[in-house]
Amino acid sequence: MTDSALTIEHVRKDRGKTTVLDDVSLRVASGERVALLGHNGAGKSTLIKTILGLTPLTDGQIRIGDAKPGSAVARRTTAYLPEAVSFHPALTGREQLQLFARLDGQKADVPGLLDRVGLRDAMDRRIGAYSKGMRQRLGLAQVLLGNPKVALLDEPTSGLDPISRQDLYAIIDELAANGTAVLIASHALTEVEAQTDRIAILRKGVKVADDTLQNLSAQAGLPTRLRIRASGDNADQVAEATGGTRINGVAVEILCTPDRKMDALRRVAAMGEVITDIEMTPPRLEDLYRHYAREGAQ
Ligand SMILES: Nc1ncnc2c1ncn2[C@@H]1O[C@H](COP(=O)(O)OP(=O)(O)OP(=O)(O)O)[C@@H](O)[C@H]1O
Repeated sequence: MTDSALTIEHVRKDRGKTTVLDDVSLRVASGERVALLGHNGAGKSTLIKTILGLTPLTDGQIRIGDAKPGSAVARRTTAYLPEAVSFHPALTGREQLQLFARLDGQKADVPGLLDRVGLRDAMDRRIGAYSKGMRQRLGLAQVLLGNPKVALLDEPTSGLDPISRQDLYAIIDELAANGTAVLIASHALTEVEAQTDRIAILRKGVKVADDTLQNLSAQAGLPTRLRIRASGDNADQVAEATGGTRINGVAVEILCTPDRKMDALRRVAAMGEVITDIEMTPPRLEDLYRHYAREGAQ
């Protein structure tokens, strides 16, 4: 990877006698969207805190571009959206964002930004009267304000309705398209499956996976599910010929590993008109996550 906006190298973080991050390396390129997954306590928030320079490393190093975490340059070029973002309840959305812009020394189109995150009608209302989703949108406006090189989003869609989630990912896509490196810590597997370029999984502070969904699938060798529909009362014959399992009157299911998939498809296709339909379901991120996050997997 040539253009690494965020470089994490051999990071170790001990808390007392516990190692909460163990030799973690991760790179996020400009314009890339990487999901950071892991069970509760896996170390995701700790990793984000180390990137922000909020907690010192025991070993290893992190760079935002060429800058060290916590340095003036890193702070200027890194944006962070915490899971439960909080603002001053007495300010309006517009006042809060204007305040951030002033603190950043920026001339920003505050109403334009608030419009972009869907807060046009609410920008002059007090934040104390905002819903969680509206506060989250305001947080995203704050992220956009800085035009950051690196954006760290911690559970950005938690508590949002489906439409707000889609809106939020549309804005994240826009950030990435403008060159921001985006790291999203999340438990929402179905969302990140569709919305990120790469998946990194932490287990007990150790990175156990870091690749595209497609490559992780291939490496894990998890089976693809073929569901075959048979004509008439041929399901038994199809089950016997393919070694599959009858799942109802007309369908047979076969699980095949990546190396057996094409062979199985050819055999099924050769059965001619006995087969009326084939549905193919590749392993989902949920299956991969279970595979990589489980004890003993690597
Ligand atoms: N301030 C702290 N002091 C001591 N230990 C901590 C502190 N913060 C986190 N830990 C420990 O570090 C480990 C990693 O926690 P972390 O919050 O990074 O996990 P996480 O992956 O973000 O979890 P979650 O999905 O629940 O937010 C846990 O064992 C946790 O107990």
